[in-house]
Amino acid sequence: MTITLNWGILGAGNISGQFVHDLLVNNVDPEGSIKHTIISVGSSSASKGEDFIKSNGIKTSNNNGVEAITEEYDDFYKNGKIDIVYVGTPHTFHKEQVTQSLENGKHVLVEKPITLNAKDARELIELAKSKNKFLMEGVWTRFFPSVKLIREHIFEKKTLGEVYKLFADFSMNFEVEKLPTSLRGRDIKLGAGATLDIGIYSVTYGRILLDDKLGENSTPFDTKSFLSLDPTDKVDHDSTILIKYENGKQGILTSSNHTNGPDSFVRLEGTEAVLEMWSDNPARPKNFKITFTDKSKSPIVFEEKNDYNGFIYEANSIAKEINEGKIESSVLPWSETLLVMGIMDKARLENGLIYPQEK
Ligand SMILES: NC(=O)C1=CN([C@@H]2O[C@H](COP(=O)(O)OP(=O)(O)OC[C@H]3O[C@@H](n4cnc5c(N)ncnc54)[C@H](OP(=O)(O)O)[C@@H]3O)[C@@H](O)[C@H]2O)C=CC1
Ligand SMILES: O=C1OC[C@@H](O)[C@H](O)[C@H]1O
Repeated sequence: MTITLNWGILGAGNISGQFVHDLLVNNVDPEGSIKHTIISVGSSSASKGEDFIKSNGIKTSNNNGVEAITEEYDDFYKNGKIDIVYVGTPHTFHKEQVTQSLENGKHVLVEKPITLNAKDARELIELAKSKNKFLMEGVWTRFFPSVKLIREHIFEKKTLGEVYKLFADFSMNFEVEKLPTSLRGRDIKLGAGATLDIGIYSVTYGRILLDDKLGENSTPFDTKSFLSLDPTDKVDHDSTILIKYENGKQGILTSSNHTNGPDSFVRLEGTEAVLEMWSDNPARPKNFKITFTDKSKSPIVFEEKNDYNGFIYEANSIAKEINEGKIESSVLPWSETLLVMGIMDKARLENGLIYPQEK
C-alpha cells in the first residue's frame, strides 16, 4: 500500500529548501511506499515563492506529476489540497502560523523550536487536540537511523556497559559581531540565541542518550545553566546546560555561535566503551563509532551515505503515523517537546533572557 501526504511549505527560505530536497529525492524512488507531494509554497510574495520552486527544482517529473504552486499566506492556509503544513520560518512566527494551519484543518510539522517557550507550546498542543490534527516539532535529529541503532546499543544491548557521562556540543562560529543585529541569528525579536537555535540539539542528545524514556515518563533530573548574553544584541551566543539524572548520569550540553565545535559533537562514556558521533552538522547524526576499553574488541562503526539531508526520516515517520490516525508522534511526543522546552525555559530564566514577546 502506498501512503500519500500532500505538503504545503510555509516560508520560502533556507530550511524549507533543505526540507523539500528530501521530499523530492524520495519521489524518484519507484519502489517508495510513501509518496510526498508538494502542493503549494506559502510565501510573503509570489515572486519569492516562484523563485523557491525554481531554485529547489520542484517539477512535475519529481513531484508525483503535480505542479506546485505558490500562494500568499491567507490563500495558502485555505488551500484544501494541503494535508500538512511544514512551517519553516523563524521561531517567533511559529505560534501564529501553526495556529492558522490547525484552525484551517491542516496537520502541522513545525521547525524547532516549536515556540519560544513551553507555555506557548502547550497552547498549540491543546489546539491540535481540539482540532484532532497531527502536530510535531521538527527535531529531525531524533529520526535518524543512527539514533535508533545507538539507543539499542545503549539501552538494550548495553554495549557501552554502564553509561555515566555525556559531552554534547553544537557550536558553529558565524562571526556574530560582524553580523547585523537584524538577522535571525542576532535579533532578539526573532527569538535569536544559541540555546533555542542550536543548544536544543545538545539538550536533545542529553535526552536520547541518557534516558530511555520520553516526556511524562522520563527519569527525573535536575539542570543548571550558564548563558553568556551579548551586550549588543542581548541574546546568548554561548550556552552551557548541565543535566543530572536521578540515577546519577550526567550531561554537559553546550552550544556556541562564537567557536567551531569538535569533530565528534557527542562523546558518551560508559564503563565498557565510548561512543562518538560525527557528521558535517551536529543536527544530522549520520555517523558513529563505539570504541571498546578492551582493545581486543573491534570498534563498531556506522556511516550513513545517501542523497538525503535527513529530513526524510521525520517526514516518513509522520506520514505513517498520520496514516494510522495518530495526531501525536511516538518518537517525539508532545510531553517530550514540553520537557525540552521546559529545560530551555529554565536556562533562560536562570540567566535573564526574556524575549520581547514574553514581556
Ligand atoms: N532543522 C534544522 O536543521 C534547521 C532548522 N531551522 C529552523 O527553521 C526556522 C527558519 O530558519 P531559516 O530557514 O534559516 O530562516 P530564514 O531566515 O531563511 O527564513 C525563512 C522564511 O521565514 C520568513 N521570514 C524570515 N524572516 C522574516 C521576518 N523578519 N518577518 C517575516 N517573515 C520572515 C520568510 O518567508 P517568506 O518566504 O514568506 O518571506 C523566509 O523565507 C527557524 O525556526 C530555525 O530554528 C533552521 C535551520 C536548520
Ligand atoms: O537548526 C539549526 O541547525 C543548523 C544551524 O546552522 C541553524 O542555525 C539552526 O537553526
